[in-house]
Amino acid sequence: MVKPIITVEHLFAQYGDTQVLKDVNLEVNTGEILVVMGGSGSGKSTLLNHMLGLKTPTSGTIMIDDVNIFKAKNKQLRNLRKKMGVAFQGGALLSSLNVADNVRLPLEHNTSLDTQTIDIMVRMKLELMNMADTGHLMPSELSGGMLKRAGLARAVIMDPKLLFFDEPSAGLDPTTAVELDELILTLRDAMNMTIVVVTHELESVFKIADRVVVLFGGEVVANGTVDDIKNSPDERIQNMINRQPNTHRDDGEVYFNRLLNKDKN
Ligand SMILES: Nc1ncnc2c1ncn2[C@@H]1O[C@H](COP(=O)(O)OP(=O)(O)OP(=O)(O)O)[C@@H](O)[C@H]1O
Repeated sequence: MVKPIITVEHLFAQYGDTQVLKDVNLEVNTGEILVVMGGSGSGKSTLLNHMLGLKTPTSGTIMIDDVNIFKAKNKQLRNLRKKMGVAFQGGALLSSLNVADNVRLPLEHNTSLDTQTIDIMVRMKLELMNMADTGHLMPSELSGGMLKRAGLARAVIMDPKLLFFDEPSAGLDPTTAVELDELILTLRDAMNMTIVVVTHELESVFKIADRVVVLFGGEVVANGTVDDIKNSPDERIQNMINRQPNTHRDDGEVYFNRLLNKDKN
């Protein structure tokens, strides 16, 4: 039996009077890539923010590495955070620092390693992200894909056992999105990380997920492998799966057929 590294139990969250998470229960097993997927407004970011300890729920618990994060003392939380990396949607780099100085920040704040050792570690992580020789660039000089990879380099600079990644492929062209998905798989396989990815990009879900949790209206409506999700009898999930990838192609086909007068509708 693989031990869960994260256990979410009976999590309820609300903004004002609006209930946003409704009795969410899930586990993240050590060494797996768990993808939390769902449409816009389904509660993905709210769940992520609770797992990161950035929000307090109405009720419920989240255990990470045997620590109840809503009851933990500051020191316990600080120690836990050292084992966790977070890659935010837009990279979240500090605009006044170059790439290398952004990536080295966690090491400077949390360790007493000397500058040369930190330099080497930063170089290694940038190489892993296919970003060797970009350390001197400013965030404003980076493409969307590079920003995400630099953010990822910073998220894993402390070799965390647990990585959270918010919308890795959002806003990226398909080739860059695939490269990022491959990097996520490398981090699981080469660095034995447990990874929680929040996304609504189906292609990415199907490529990287060991397990998928589907949120709908703040509730978990499915929890299983990619095949379980693809074969789910739940109409809401089938709508989610079938609608998204085909929308543009169908629109294009319809439009093209109309131009050619093949489709009179
Ligand atoms: N700070 C807030 N105050 C009030 N309501 C909020 C707040 N943040 C989110 N919500 C609402 O909570 C619900 C869930 O939002 P959340 O951002 O968690 O969904 P999501 O699945 O991450 O959506 P998206 O994919 O669009 O980011 C939505 O109805 C949203 O409007």
